[in-house]
Amino acid sequence: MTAECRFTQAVLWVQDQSNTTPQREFLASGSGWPTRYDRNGTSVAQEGNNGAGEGAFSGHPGMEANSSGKEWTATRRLPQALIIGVKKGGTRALLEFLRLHPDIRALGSEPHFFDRHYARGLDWYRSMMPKALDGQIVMEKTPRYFVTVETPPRVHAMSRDVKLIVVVRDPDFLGLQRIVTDKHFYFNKTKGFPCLKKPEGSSKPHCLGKTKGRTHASIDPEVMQRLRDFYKPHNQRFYQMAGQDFGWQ
Ligand SMILES: Nc1ncnc2c1ncn2[C@@H]1O[C@H](COP(=O)(O)OS(=O)(=O)O)[C@@H](OP(=O)(O)O)[C@H]1O
Repeated sequence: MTAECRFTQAVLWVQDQSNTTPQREFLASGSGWPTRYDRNGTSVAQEGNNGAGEGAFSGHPGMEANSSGKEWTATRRLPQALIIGVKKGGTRALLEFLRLHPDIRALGSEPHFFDRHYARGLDWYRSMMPKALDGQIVMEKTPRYFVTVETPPRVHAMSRDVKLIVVVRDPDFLGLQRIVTDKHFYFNKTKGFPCLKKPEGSSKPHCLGKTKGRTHASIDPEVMQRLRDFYKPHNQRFYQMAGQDFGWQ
């Protein structure tokens, strides 16, 4: 597999949050996140259908109170992390499984803001995001940002601190407290992939949709070899950029 990286700031990332102090049971991390946005200055979001999977975080509604009775208000903020990457790289699986973590608030659909809807402006983009409490990480995934030349300067103009999670293959994990483990999954033999036992906001098992985990056509070994030869130099370039040899064959 190959990837041409057009992001000058692309990182196969992630921030170490190991020394952050848990703020409460489900806000185990996050204070180490750089924020360029004035969280107090963000508009308190209006209710509405933004495709963000509202209610998916049903255990954590808009208003929360801590043990001293102080309230936290959930607001809509611009994302602090974007999942981008190669097509069919497993970006949906990464997002769906990450959002099991209570410190993650993720938009369910792909907003395609930086590549298709940029003219709508940042307020529109923010209104698409799910509400989040201070300390929660807001993220969205639009793999196509990875291959559209106009995206990097636009992301940079929004925030120089936004984290890019580039899925090329076997994505590594965020520096989150370990909450999501194999006990959250079961292997669905028919699908041939792990599925969630209990997705966010539901008690029913859930596999990713039918466009994920499709039956693949068998490919002539000669064609496979030609593809490998073709991608080899591109992979080498990518290893150099990423500073890591992934050893893809
Ligand atoms: N748990 C689970 N369930 C289903 N599918 C899984 C899972 N984990 C990884 N995958 C792989 O994810 C591939 C789809 O990748 P993306 O979500 O990035 O696709 S897309 O580019 O956004 O359309 C999808 O590609 P296909 O097998 O070609 O359908 C899968 O190989």
